[in-house]
Amino acid sequence: MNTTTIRVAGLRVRHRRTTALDGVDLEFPTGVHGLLGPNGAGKTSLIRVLATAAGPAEGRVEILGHDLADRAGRTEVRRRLGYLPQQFGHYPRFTVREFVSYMAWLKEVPADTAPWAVARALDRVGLTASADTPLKRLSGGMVRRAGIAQALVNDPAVLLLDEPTAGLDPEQRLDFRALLRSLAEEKTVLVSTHLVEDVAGACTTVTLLDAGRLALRDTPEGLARKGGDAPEELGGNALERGYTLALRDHRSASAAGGAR
Ligand SMILES: Nc1ncnc2c1ncn2[C@@H]1O[C@H](COP(=O)(O)OP(=O)(O)OP(=O)(O)O)[C@@H](O)[C@H]1O
Repeated sequence: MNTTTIRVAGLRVRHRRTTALDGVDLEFPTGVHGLLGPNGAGKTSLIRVLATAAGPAEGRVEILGHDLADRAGRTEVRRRLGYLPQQFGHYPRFTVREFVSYMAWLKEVPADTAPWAVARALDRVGLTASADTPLKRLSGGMVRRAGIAQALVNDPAVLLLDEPTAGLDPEQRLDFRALLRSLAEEKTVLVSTHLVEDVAGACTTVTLLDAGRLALRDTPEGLARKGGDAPEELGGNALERGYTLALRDHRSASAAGGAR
């Protein structure tokens, strides 16, 4: 059943004097949800709050029925969460297996099932053959895959991935999209990306943020249809045109609202 697992109401996030999110309301059920938006739109700020890595200035966030304002709720959510930050600290001398095993231990994966959970996570990202290679000898794309493996190791109900395809080559990106599709039935996955192709290839919904506000919620097909109606001069494919048009519509609606 497609139940809502993430609920965000009136979310405001500030970094000193910058307002990164300005009153955002969102709900996500199980499925893979793409988070798009230009630089500084607030994607990372949203993901960090959902990951319990940062607190909001205002608003309410509920994940898997737990209110994140509540300390016990945050602890419970952390156990059932997988998070790939945009920049993640890894341990260059650790092998891939040691790194993912260490993350499994931090996430309190039971010791008797941990080796199996680590092997499964490595298999899902195609790193089994490199399990005993130190992280410092991996390419950037492989390190990112190790990051995705650590996010998956506790078989999380909610998976938050901040730019997971950055640094992946085209073949790895296709594999990654197939992995996302395979997770869509059982998990709630939120993926921030700059690549509209990621959204088309793997996501059930698209959420577009712009300057801290929600600009659009749609399906990838809906966004492509919007782009299909856009003038060809905009360039790009239908999805890219849909993205550009949605941003323009949102900005002119905001400007008209502000002028009133
Ligand atoms: N640590 C910080 N200190 C000050 N301002 C910040 C900080 N982190 C983010 N911001 C500001 O908050 C706003 C939202 O940033 P955020 O990183 O959430 O956007 P984003 O959509 O993830 O951007 P990008 O696509 O570039 O990663 C931006 O104006 C950014 O400059």
